[in-house]
Amino acid sequence: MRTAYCVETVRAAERELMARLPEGALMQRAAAGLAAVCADVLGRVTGARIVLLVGSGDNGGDALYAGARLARRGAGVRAVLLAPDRAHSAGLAALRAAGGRVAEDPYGALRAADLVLDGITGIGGHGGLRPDAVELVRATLGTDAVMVAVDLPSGVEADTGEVRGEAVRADVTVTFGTYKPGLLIDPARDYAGAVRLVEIGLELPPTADAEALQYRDVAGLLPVPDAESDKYRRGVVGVVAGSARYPGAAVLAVAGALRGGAGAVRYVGPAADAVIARFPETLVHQGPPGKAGRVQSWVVGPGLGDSGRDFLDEVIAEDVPVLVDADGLRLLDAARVRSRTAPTLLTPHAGEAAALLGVAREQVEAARLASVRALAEKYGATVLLKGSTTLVVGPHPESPVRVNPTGTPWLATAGSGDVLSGLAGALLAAGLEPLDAASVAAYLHGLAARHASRGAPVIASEVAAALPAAWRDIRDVLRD
Ligand SMILES: NC(=O)C1=CN([C@@H]2O[C@H](COP(=O)(O)OP(=O)(O)OC[C@H]3O[C@@H](n4cnc5c(N)ncnc54)[C@H](O)[C@@H]3O)[C@@H](O)[C@H]2O)[C@@H](O)CC1
Ligand SMILES: Nc1ncnc2c1ncn2[C@@H]1O[C@H](COP(=O)(O)OP(=O)(O)O)[C@@H](O)[C@H]1O
Ligand SMILES: [K+]
Repeated sequence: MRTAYCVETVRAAERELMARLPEGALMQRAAAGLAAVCADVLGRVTGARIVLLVGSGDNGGDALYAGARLARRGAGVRAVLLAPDRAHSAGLAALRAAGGRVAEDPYGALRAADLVLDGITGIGGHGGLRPDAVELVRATLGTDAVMVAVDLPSGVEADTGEVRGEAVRADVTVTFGTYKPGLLIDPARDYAGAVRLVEIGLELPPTADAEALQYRDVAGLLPVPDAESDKYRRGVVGVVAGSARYPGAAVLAVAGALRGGAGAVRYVGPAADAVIARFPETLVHQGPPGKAGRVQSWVVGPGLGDSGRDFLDEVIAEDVPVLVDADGLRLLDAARVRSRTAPTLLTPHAGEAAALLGVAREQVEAARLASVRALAEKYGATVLLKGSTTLVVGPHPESPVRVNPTGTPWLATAGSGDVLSGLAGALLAAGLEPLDAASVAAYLHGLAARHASRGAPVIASEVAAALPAAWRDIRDVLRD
């Protein structure tokens, strides 16, 4: 599991560690790691032209000490001090002693730089870059310099991934001790470039603030049948989806559920002919969902249109996990969801989330973490917010947010969300907790899209068809 911790926790761990180490040792560890990454990026340090953008805090101190190390290895290092009287004095002295200098012509230095170290702000930064910093950062655009952010790209919010103004767009971010949530969550994640973690020995609490599943975690969660299995034990998924207008949504949700390892899929709705034509394995049912037979989870909503309210109400009343997506979300009553005893999983995209919260879509995009948490609280449910970094949170406000690392923009194609619903429904039916079902589904879905796409446009039915390949990939790590 890749974990990320908020600033408050990082600071507490730093204080505890600093109390046990000689003064300045922690910053030296950070600077050594930072200089090593810079050397790696540069290939050749001798003769390289490096500019340090130095703010008034310890983030600038890291940059100065790393600059000193690189200067000792033969780089030409120039520091641009944003607040000269408040720059880290010991760091500045170390840089000078190593042959580095304060830049006399900052813009000229930036134009000629091979590498720029962004040490303007780290975890102490709030709000976007200030005007003097904006001007300097802009001067680096259009040059060939590699931008390496120290700890975080300056201008992004460490705890939430929000970007409230201008921020540094880094090629590489070298972060210390632990990832911060903003390095995993968009829009900030997009500013960070490739993230390199430098261990500095922090001891962090067992529960993280944000976490991203990795191959091995997903492999351990995938339900795999054994000799005792039958189709009911593997999980039967009921799908209530599609309409005369959108029969395809039903087909795609069923595809996701079948490829997600359901023992059986029951379909209820007006698109039975289309579903059977594509997937003869489906058990179609003509009456209402309550009479469809045994089901271990329901997926309701994709392509349902406005006429699905009765079916939705019936499904919500069932005492099994229910996933609500798309049109189902619009028809959903928060009080009824909150009163359910079995789990509920909601899977909105930003537009749907905005409608449910009564805010503009842009507001959800800008504050994805706050939005998904607000929805989970409003509905007392697990919520998966789709998008460039899909987020999943459980109903408990203290539980870590899961961030899916596998997505690809090629997934932004009609119907791919329907596949995801069916897939997550199958994992719920197999008995996974909603947080796991949702985050494993998002992981497989993204991986399947990468398999199907390999850099070219992909359509939703191909994402469903590539799920077995993604599944096999993940299971393969258990053989290592
Ligand atoms: N505390 C420690 O032991 C360690 C800290 N480290 C570094 O220290 C950093 C945190 O240092 P600080 O707490 O000094 O905080 P920062 O260096 O992140 O920033 C604080 C300073 O920036 C100013 N500032 C805040 N927002 C700003 C904005 N939007 N534009 C311009 N200036 C702004 C503040 O007035 C303050 O002076 C970490 O991110 C990391 O880089 C590392 O050296 C590892 C060890
Ligand atoms: N820019 C992006 N990067 C990665 N994944 C994305 C991006 N945009 C959308 N997605 C993913 O594509 C899927 C689209 O689902 P959705 O919006 O419900 O579409 P539809 O309703 O057409 O099925 C979701 O899994 C979402 O996370
Ligand atoms: K920085």
